[in-house]
Amino acid sequence: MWRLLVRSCSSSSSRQHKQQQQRLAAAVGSRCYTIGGTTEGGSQKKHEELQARLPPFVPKPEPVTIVHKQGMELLHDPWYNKGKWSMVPTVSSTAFPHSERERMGVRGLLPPRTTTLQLQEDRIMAAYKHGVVLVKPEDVATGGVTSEMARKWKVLQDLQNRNETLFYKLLLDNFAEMAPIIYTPTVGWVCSNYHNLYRRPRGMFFSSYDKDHMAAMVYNWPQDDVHAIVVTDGSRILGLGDLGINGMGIPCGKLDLYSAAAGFHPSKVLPCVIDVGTNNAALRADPLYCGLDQPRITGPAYYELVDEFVNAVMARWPNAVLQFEDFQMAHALTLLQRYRDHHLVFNDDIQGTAAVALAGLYGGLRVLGKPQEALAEQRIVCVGAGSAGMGVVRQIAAGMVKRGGLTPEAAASKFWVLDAQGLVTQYRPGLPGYVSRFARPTSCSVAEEGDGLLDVVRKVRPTVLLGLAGAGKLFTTEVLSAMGQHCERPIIFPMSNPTSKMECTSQEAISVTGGRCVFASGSPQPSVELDGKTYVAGQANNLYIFPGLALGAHIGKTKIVTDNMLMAAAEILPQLISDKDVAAGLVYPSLEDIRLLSAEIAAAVIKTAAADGHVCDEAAAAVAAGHVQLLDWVRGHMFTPTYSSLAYLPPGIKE
Ligand SMILES: NC(=O)C1=CN([C@@H]2O[C@H](COP(=O)(O)OP(=O)(O)OC[C@H]3O[C@@H](n4cnc5c(N)ncnc54)[C@H](OP(=O)(O)O)[C@@H]3O)[C@@H](O)[C@H]2O)C=CC1
Ligand SMILES: CC(=O)C(=O)O
Ligand SMILES: [Mg+2]
Repeated sequence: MWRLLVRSCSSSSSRQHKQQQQRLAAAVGSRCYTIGGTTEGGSQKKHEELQARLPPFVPKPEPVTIVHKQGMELLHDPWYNKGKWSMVPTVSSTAFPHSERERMGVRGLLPPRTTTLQLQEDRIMAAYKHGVVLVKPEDVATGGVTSEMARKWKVLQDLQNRNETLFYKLLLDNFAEMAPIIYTPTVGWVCSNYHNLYRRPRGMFFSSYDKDHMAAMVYNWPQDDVHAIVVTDGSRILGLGDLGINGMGIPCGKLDLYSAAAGFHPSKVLPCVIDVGTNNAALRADPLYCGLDQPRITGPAYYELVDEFVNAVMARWPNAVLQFEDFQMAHALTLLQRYRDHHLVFNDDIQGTAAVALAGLYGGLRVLGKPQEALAEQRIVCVGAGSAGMGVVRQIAAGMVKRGGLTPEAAASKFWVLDAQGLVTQYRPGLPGYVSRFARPTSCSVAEEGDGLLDVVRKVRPTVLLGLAGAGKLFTTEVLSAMGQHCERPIIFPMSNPTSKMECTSQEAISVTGGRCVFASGSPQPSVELDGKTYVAGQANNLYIFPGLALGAHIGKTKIVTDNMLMAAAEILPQLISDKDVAAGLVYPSLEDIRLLSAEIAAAVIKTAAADGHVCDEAAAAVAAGHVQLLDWVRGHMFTPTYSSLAYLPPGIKE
C-alpha cells in the first residue's frame, strides 16, 4: 500500500515539482531522498532501504465520531461524554483532551487536568471491589462531619442534578436542617475530597493555561443572563488552607445559598474557580486531582490572570454581582481594592463576615438588654489578624464611631488583635496599614507584644472574644474560664470554619462559663443542656449577609458595593431577631426565616444605596414608595421553586 502511494505521488509530480527536486538533489547530492517521489540524481537504493524498514501500511480508520452537539449539551449526553460514574452516579468529563475541548466548545466547562480512560476504569474498579469510604474516622473526629451527613449530602447532590426545582423547594422548606449539609461544615469535607467526589461538572474552570482566552471562553457558558458569580482561587478554603481547584465546592455551596436564601434563579448563577496551581503537594501528587500540577503563580502574573477573569465575566455579564471567596490574605484585600470602585464586587470573607460579626454584637447587646451605643464600651479581643479578622475589627470600629460616638482612634483602642505570634503591637516592623491601625501602642503596659491569648484575656479582661484564626481549639478551658471570671455575660464567638477549625464548641463555652456566655459560632453547634436549662447556639456566619446584600446590589443596580451598604446590612439584621429568640439568648434571627431576612437586608441595602445616589430609577421609585412597597418589589425578584407549564419553541423561532 505504501509503495502504491509513493508511486502514485511520483507519477503525478508536475514539471515544477521535478525542477524543485533537481535543485534539491544538486544541493545535497546523493544523500537526498524524499517521500513522495525519488530524486533524479538521488539514490533509488536508499529509498528502497527506507521502504523496507517501514512497517507495512495497514488501513485503520481513526475512530472519529461525528457529533451534532457542543458545550454543555455534549457534556450532559452520557454517550458522548468521556465520563465515568463516580460514587455519586453522575458524569464527569476530564478525559477530553484540550484540542477537543476547543473544538467541542467545552473549554472552561471542565477542570483543566485531563485524565485517561484507564485511570477512570481503575478508579471505578477500586470502588467496585472495595466500596467507597466516604467519611474517614479523622473526618468524624475533627471535622464534625459524620457518615450520616455525607449520605445526606449525596442525596441532595443527586437530587440537584435531577431536578433543581424540587431541590430548592426541599432546601427552602428545611433550610436550617439542610444548610449544614450543603454548606459548612459538610462543604469543607466536600472540598477536601472534591477530587474523589468529583461529580457532574458545575460552573466554570479558568486556569493559567487559559491566559488570553478567557474573554472568548466565557461564551461556552450556556446562559446569556447571569446575575451572580462566586469565584475562588482555592488558596484559603474555610480554615482548611490551600485546596487548589478542590475549592470549587465553596462557590457551588455559596450559590446554592444565593438561590435558596435570596431567590437568585439557579440557572442565573455561576460558580467559578481560577486555577493558578496549588502549593498543596499531597493534592498535586494525587492522580485523581483535577487541577493544574504546578505551584501557585504569584506576583504580577497572578494579578494579570485575575484581571483577565474579571474583565471577561464583566464583559459578558455586566449586571452580575461578583463575590470573591476564600482568597488567601496575601491577595484578598489587594483584589478587593483593585476592583471595588468600578465593579459590582465584594469580598465575602472581608466584608460579609465583618457585617455578620457586627450584627451579632448588636444582637448580643440586645440579649444583654443594652442599646447599640453600648458597643463603644466593649473591650474586644480578636484572635486572627487575617482577611476575616481585620475586616471584622474594622467594621466593629466603624460601628463604635457611628453608634457610640467615638473617634476612629478611640475606637481602635478598644481592640486587642492576636495572630500566630501573639498580641500584635506597633513594635512589629512592616505591619500592613489595615493591621497597624489596630496594633496596640508599644507603651501599652496592660498586655505586651507576643502575649498569648490566655495572658491577654487575663490582663485585658475583655467583654468580647472573637475567633477568626482557623487554627482549632484556641479557646481553651483556661481562656473560657478567664472570660467567665471577669465578665458576668461575656460574648464569645468562635467564628472559624469548618467545625474542626472552630476555637471551641458550644458545649465547652456554655459549660465552662456556667451558661452565662452569649455564644455564636461559625459552623452550626448543638444546643446545650445545663442544670435543666437549654442553651441554643446561634451561627455567626456570613450566610446571613451575602445573599441579601448581593440581591440588593443586583436588583438595585448599585454598580458598586459601598461600606454604607454593608453597614446597613449589619444594622438591620439584629432588628429582625424575635423577642422570643432574644430572650433565649440568640444573637441572630432564625435561619428558618432566611427568605424574609434576605429580603429585608436587600431592602436596607437598596435604601442606603439610594440615599447615596447609587441605584437605578426603578429601585429609587420603590424606595420612594415606602418600606412595604420596597419589600414587595424586592420579593418580586425572588425565584420561587414551583413547577410551571412547559412550552416548546422550535429552533430558529424567536421568543
Ligand atoms: N464565620 C464566618 O462567617 C467566617 C469565618 N471565617 C473563618 O475565619 C478563619 C480565618 O479566615 P481568614 O482571616 O480569611 O484567614 P487568614 O489566613 O487570612 O488569617 C488567619 C489569621 O489567623 C492567624 N492565626 C493562625 N494561627 C493562629 C494561632 N494559632 N493563634 C492566633 N492566630 C493565629 C494568622 O496569623 P499569621 O498570619 O501570623 O499566621 C492570621 O492572622 C477561617 O477559619 C475561616 O473559615 C472566614 C470568613 C467568614
Ligand atoms: C464562611 C466563610 O466564608 C468562611 O469560613 O470562609
Ligand atoms: Mg469564605
